[in-house]
Amino acid sequence: MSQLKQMSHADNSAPSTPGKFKMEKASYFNRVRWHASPAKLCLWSFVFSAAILIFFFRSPASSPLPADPSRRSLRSPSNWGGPVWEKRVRSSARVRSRNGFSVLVTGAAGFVGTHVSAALKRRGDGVLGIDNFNDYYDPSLKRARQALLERTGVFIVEGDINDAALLRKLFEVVPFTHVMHLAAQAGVRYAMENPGSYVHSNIAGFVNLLEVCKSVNPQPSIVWASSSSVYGLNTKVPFSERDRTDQPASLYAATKKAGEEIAHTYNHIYGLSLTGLRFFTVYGPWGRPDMAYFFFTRDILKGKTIPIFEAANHGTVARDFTYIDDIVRGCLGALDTAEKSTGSGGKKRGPAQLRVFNLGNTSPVPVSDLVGILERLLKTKAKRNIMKLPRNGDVQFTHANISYAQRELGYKPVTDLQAGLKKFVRWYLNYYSSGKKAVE
Ligand SMILES: O=C(O)[C@H]1O[C@H](OP(=O)(O)OP(=O)(O)OC[C@H]2O[C@@H](n3ccc(=O)[nH]c3=O)[C@H](O)[C@@H]2O)[C@H](O)[C@@H](O)[C@H]1O
Repeated sequence: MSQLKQMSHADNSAPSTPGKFKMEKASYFNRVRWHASPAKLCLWSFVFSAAILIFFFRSPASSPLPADPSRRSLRSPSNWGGPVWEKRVRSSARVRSRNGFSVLVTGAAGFVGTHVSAALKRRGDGVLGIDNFNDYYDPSLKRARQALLERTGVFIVEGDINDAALLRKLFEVVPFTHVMHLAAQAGVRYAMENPGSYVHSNIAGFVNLLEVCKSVNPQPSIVWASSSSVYGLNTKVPFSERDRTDQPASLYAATKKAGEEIAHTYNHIYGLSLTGLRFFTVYGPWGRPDMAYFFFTRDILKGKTIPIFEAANHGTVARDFTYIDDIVRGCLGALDTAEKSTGSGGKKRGPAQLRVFNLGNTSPVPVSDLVGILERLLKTKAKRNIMKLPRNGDVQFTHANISYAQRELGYKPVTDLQAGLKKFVRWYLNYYSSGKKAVE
């Protein structure tokens, strides 16, 4: 601004006759004017435009950034590349068992992503993670999960699944046999606050990933996280994969349903092998702080009142809570039974596998019973505020029929809510009482 003022002042003092300069008044502006000769001006404009273009093309794809800056950032750092980085990528993805896979795990610093990555690594598969470490919930928990994985030899690349150049680079460095796609914007209620983040991650990000997967050679097989929420307002229980999924109750559910349709398209056109897993309210150690069992635990310990939803006429709200280790076994089963994609170089060569499975526990538990279990485990009475189920995306109940997953994946959940919450509470107390250093 001050420079502009200086310039207009200097302009007034410039000679009226073009080409003549009062050299004795050679001011800052005169020097600028000399630099601004047509040729120089052209050069500088070119350099300036090039810099702007480079900035935009190096950044992750444009995203519907929320207007409110206090909301989480959808942008992610893109400080990747270079020989040292490539060496880390290669070493993390190196297969160490006979017939092992090399798996790209998206959302590897997330709850399910961390557990799946660790399990794959343990059995000798090569694993490379990618995560944008967004601040939807406390990123320090994601960093702690990252540290945990690093100790097992899993490297997490910091980047966004919307960054096509990064994904292409990863496939250039490692010809992944499988992609375990778990990166997503989760949570049903947050969708009313920040709808753009669901479109960004669950739709745009998924399409971007599939675009890259369909063009690489060989194409990987893809297993990805859908959700029990696709059953929406259905009343027939238990939910079966054959049931309708056209009445979602939240934008989250709608984006997961959209993902299933998008999967169909990429399977149909490009021969990508795709398996969707409908997770039912997954819980356990290293879980997500935005989920009820997690923040109920925190608030019961703090003596804060917890809101417990009930349906109309004091109707029970219940979930088919599923323990993380059971989910991990389901994910591995899906990877192990995934057939190869049939396309190459963006062209389909034959029909490819397309599947969707429920991964639930088959025994729904009312939310009030969940609170009862937590009270016993924490030896603390909860301050309950029973309130009407808000119309914010929640459904009244979920209940999985898992016979298809049982048959095809050998999926068999073995952990009941009492046993699973016991493990969660032990982890929670350990993690939050020891300066977040605990590892279990
Ligand atoms: O299966 C899924 O696909 C989804 O599971 C999870 O959603 P939900 O099953 O809704 O879990 P969660 O929020 O923990 O609420 C649990 C129960 O507590 C009730 N609930 C919730 C909040 C509250 O304040 N009070 C309350 O009673 C609430 O009404 C509900 O009955 C994942 O978050 C989601 O990302 C997705 O993966």
